[in-house]
Amino acid sequence: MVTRSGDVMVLRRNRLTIPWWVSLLGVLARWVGRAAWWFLRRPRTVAVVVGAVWVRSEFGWSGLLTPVVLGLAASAVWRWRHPASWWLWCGGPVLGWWRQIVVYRRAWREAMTLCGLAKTFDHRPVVPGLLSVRCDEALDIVTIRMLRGQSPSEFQKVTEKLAYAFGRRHGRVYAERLEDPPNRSGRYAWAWRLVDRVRFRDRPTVVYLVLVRTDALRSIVAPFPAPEVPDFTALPLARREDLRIWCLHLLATHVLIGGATRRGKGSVLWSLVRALSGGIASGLVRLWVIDPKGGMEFAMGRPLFARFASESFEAMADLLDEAVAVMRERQQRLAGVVRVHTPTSADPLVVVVIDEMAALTAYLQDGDLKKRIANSLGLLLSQGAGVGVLVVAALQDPRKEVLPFRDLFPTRIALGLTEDSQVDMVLGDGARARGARADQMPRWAKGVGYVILDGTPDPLRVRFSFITDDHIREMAGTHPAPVEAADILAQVGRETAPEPRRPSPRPRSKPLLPKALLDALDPHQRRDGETE
Ligand SMILES: Nc1ncnc2c1ncn2[C@@H]1O[C@H](COP(=O)(O)OP(=O)(O)OP(=O)(O)O)[C@@H](O)[C@H]1O
Repeated sequence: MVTRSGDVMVLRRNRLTIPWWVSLLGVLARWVGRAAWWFLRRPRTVAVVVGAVWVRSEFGWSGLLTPVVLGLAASAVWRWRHPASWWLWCGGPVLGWWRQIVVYRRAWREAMTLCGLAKTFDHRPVVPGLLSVRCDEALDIVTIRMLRGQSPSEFQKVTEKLAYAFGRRHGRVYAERLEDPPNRSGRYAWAWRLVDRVRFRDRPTVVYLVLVRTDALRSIVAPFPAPEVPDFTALPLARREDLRIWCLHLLATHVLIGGATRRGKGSVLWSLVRALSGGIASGLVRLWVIDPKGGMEFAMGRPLFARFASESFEAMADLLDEAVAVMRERQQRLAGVVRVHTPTSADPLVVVVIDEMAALTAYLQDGDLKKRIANSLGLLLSQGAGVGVLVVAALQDPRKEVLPFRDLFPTRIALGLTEDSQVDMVLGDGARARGARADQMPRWAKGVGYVILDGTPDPLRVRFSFITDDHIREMAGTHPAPVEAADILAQVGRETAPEPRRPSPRPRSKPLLPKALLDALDPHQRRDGETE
């Protein structure tokens, strides 16, 4: 209050004096309340401690230790015989409970505050809630309750900081549960379905922070067994961070693989060829391969391919034109009959595999040829998927100037890239922000890349199987394409165009190499193996 003379006069009410014993009672009640809340929030810990104390008092130390030792032995046998169920029902929950207490709860408030996820409300700091931690063999899955006013994208923006805050290198934030509800069958399926309905309910108030505890992708991935009849909706190509197998859904899609040089694009393409090899031999799949690097990548597997072009760009353009012809013929035949083509040996899946696509779309000098190739590629990419004429292409530089049809590839894979902007170019807008750090791959990470899981926008880190030259030779020997595989064009009344012969090199006046070696290197002999 201001007096007439302008002085400020502060008026205070009489202070209420509380007796000391009331204050003491208040403090005690507060501590008891806090302790009760602590116990209520940790029912399992409390149950274990109370149970252990009771057993010890009733039966002594031997009474306590015997069941512990027996339990450990049973658990070891369980893990040895059936690791998957052991991790699901025993190891995962116990380790999750332990890590929740000793790793996450201890650092939670500090980590949330320093990562910028804590807020102030009503003059009090509030932090997102740590609900639970579940572990599997390789990952920690932390369920977090968001504060009101927060959205999953706020957590996704600081994913990297969160991972490092808890001492891990890799992490990702998912807005929804990673797994789908299992398919239940049997007598009590109805009861399980009821449980699943609760467990897998939509929870828009929580986010899932997945941290890689043991990086399973550090070791090289051995090739997966190739089924004799490939399932085109689930071709096993790579190992996931959670040690499961990542399978490519190849039906009715085109696949783009972006990766800087020497990052393992070859291993993605060869893993795909291996997964398809059963179908190649039975005639269910025909691989038409374009290798603009003169056959350096694919020539070794030549018997696997129905068609192969590696030396002349005219032949590559012809191959693409002929793929368009197959597509057109199928469109006419299948229009009004089916909407998506189903591969059969009479009407196989045609997969056009292109290594280093930029050689066809950007670096080619011949303008007319470039235009022809661009037309065929545009047609195949926009109309071929539904009729079973697919394109799988690899390239180093994903810029629009290099690959104008980038957006026509529904399935994308990003291996190590050189610039952060390239990650979104390959995987789609926002992929890097959601955790696809393909530009930060360490040098050892050959064949490691990010893929987008079906049905979710979230990226997943995987390592493709490493197919050695010996594997390729073995595949070529055991699963060659049938002899008639190259004649698919006979169905559309066209002949396979022969590759135009390139002029022979000028004869040297004096050979620099021994004749036997020159004969072995003679390009005509090598070209005989090509079907152009
Ligand atoms: N999945 C993998 N696991 C382990 N090592 C791999 C894997 N893939 C590739 N490598 C290693 O990385 C090297 C480069 O692989 P690759 O030739 O497939 O890369 P690329 O991206 O196709 O290269 P380029 O751009 O030259 O075609 C290979 O020599 C191989 O040793």
